[in-house]
Amino acid sequence: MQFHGTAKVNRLGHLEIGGIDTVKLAEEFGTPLYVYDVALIRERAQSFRTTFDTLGVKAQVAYASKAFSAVAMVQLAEEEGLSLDVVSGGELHTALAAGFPPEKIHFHGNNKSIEEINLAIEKGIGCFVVDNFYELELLEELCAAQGKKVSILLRVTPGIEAHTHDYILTGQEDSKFGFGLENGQADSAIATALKSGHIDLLGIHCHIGSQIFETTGFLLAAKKIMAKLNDWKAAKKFEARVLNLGGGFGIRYTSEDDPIPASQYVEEIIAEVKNQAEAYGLKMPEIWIEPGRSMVGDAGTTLYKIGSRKEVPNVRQYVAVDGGMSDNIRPALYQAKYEAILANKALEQPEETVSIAGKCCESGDMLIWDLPLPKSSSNDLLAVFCTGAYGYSMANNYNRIPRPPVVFVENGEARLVVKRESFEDMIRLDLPLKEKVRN
Ligand SMILES: Cc1ncc(COP(=O)(O)O)c(C=O)c1O
Ligand SMILES: N[C@@H](CCCC[NH3+])C(=O)O
Repeated sequence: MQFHGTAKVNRLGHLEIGGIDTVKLAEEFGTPLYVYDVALIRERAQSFRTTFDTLGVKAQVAYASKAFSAVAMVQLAEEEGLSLDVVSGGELHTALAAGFPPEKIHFHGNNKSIEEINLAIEKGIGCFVVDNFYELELLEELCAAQGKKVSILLRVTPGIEAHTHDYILTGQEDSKFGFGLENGQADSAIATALKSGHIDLLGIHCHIGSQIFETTGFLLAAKKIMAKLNDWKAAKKFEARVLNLGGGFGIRYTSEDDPIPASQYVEEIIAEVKNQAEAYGLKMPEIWIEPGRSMVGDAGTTLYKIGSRKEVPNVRQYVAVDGGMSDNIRPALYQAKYEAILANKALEQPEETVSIAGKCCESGDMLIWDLPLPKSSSNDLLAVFCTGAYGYSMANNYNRIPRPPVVFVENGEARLVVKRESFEDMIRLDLPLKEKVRN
């Protein structure tokens, strides 16, 4: 198996990440445990940024914090010179609490509330990615009430079906997101935005979907939008300063995945936009992107302790771990595939094929089907790779299972950045049926 980032096997035959033995991490912080390889996140951020810099293209690389939002992660994104994409009041609050510069925050969402919009206006965020006519009107109204002006991008759906799971497709015409590019909605949104007194229309946004391995969809989206920008320049005297082509760059979860490097997505996108701009005689817009998964996905590993085992004779061996769909819902939601090893027996050869079950009361709570492993027993440590994106961020308390903590490892040091939830946390918001009667 090909390891990611700094992951390797040490002389004890244990999996090591960021220069730390994962067996030690499990002893110190308990299991399940999300472990992030910080050096790999830095490497990913730098490869996106340096490609733009090398090609001399004005750009913003915004980390899509929905992939993994936590104060320390937002601070790491700032250290790496990234902008930040948030999609809810909670993600915005996390960013602000982390001290992230508001002017580098981009606010997404197809149903932003009045409270969320007001908070973002008040804090002076960099730009709203406006999703629909309701939001466009509301934003103008709320800006007027606060006497403020905001910058926006209009999110369009270019009518592209990228090759990925149906649930993570977003660029097709029949989508809950954005203004249709081909059906006249984007044209009227532009007209409305240009008339608004409190809105500065910077440009256009589009995001075609997630876990995409080819550049074709991005290039087609760029081409379609540039053609529209040409029409809008002629018809509305609107010239976009920014073209945001979203995130969605695919990563290698298993050996079946064969992603292209981040630099290649960026180079091909830049070349396409440049060609189109030259062909139409348009100014080259700034290019913004917003990778989430490709920034943190393969930097995350989840450590679990193995517990029970059940054999279905002549069918399958179920091996259960101390987490499951509560800390990684992706296999249940998208039939997502993962690879794993025994972290404490990393040099041992596979001897049996087992299926890794979670501990939730749900038959669909299976993390990995048919995984070749060395002979395992209770208390062995299972390391599931590539859980850094949409693992912790989609974690939940089904069955009142507390969410695991998050540890950052780098250069031989481990830092706890999110604490483990406790049973007390599980009832923190509960109120009794009846107030206790006092004597
Ligand atoms: C608007 C938008 N931008 C960025 C992203 C990040 O996508 P990914 O994590 O695939 O890079 C998403 C999620 O798919 C998104 O909806
Ligand atoms: N949460 C999804 C991706 C959705 C991305 C957000 N638009 C995943 O785990 O793959």
